[in-house]
Amino acid sequence: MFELTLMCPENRVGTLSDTLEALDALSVSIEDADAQTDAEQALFGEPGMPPPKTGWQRSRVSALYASEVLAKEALDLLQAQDFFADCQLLGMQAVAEQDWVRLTQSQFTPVEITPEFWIVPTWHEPPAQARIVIRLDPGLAFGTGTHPTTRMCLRWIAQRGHGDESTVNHALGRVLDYGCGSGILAIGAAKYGATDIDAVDIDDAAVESTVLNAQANQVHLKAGFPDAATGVYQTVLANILATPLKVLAPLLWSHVAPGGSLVLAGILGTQADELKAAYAPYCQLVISDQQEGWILMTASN
Ligand SMILES: C[S@@+](CC[C@H](N)C(=O)[O-])C[C@H]1O[C@@H](n2cnc3c(N)ncnc32)[C@H](O)[C@@H]1O
Repeated sequence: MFELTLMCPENRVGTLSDTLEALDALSVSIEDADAQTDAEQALFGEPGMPPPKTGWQRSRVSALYASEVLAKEALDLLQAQDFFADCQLLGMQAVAEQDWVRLTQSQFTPVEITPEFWIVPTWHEPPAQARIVIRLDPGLAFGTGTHPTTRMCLRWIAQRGHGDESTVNHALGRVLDYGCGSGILAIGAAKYGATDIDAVDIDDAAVESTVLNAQANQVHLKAGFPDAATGVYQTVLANILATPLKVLAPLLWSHVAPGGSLVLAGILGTQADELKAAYAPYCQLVISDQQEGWILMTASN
């Protein structure tokens, strides 16, 4: 295969990528040309907030073609377009054949939550010391266990749920996973003995993933949209982001049973005070864990 690599300004990236697709590129990928430099600008806002900008100031656009002849033909036609005056060819190079499936799989290896609790992709054998295992492959919904926010929630579940069969269920009680993504936290709670679990999300792909992942792990839970959360729960887990967590404060707290726990993640260390303030009318949030700049905040009812 042959790859064309091009540079273009923000106002040309849509036209350039559409034209490459129209010129039969097998794939077109777009990256921030200023990534990891002083000129890099963050693009992604939090859910419900407008993005700070709609595109990178400069994009590096790569297009794959089946052969050198096809790549050159596409380049000739591209260079004849008026808009291309603002763009630049960075290079054209052969791409070595790879086993892409194997390469992708190699990026996801078993994740240790505690020495006995592991998240393991289906193409790996669980490590010998793993006693509790969630089998999970990367999919459409967030939550593979690689992100620190997910890992801290799972570690909390493991600590709280740790015990023999007669005590684990009592420890976690009825569980609500609010913003379930792949369902990883709900499945983790089930693995640690919880039997009455609601997993909810605004994204239908997340609800679908949660159902499939729960089946694959042979655990029972109910997955649905947020209005499926009803009544109170001994454990309420929400790994979302600071802004929605602040908006959701009265709702999430209304679901925490007397004597129950609220566990919040998706919060940067620098956002601790604003979260404490947002939840102050209901409870006293404390920082119970931290990893790589992210914190876990919890409160008891
Ligand atoms: C960071 S992911 C967490 C996924 C998983 N629980 C984990 O810990 O890895 C956040 C999830 O929250 C969902 N979400 C965002 N805002 C939400 C809201 N207001 N109500 C319910 N779910 C929401 C997103 O769709 C996404 O699946």
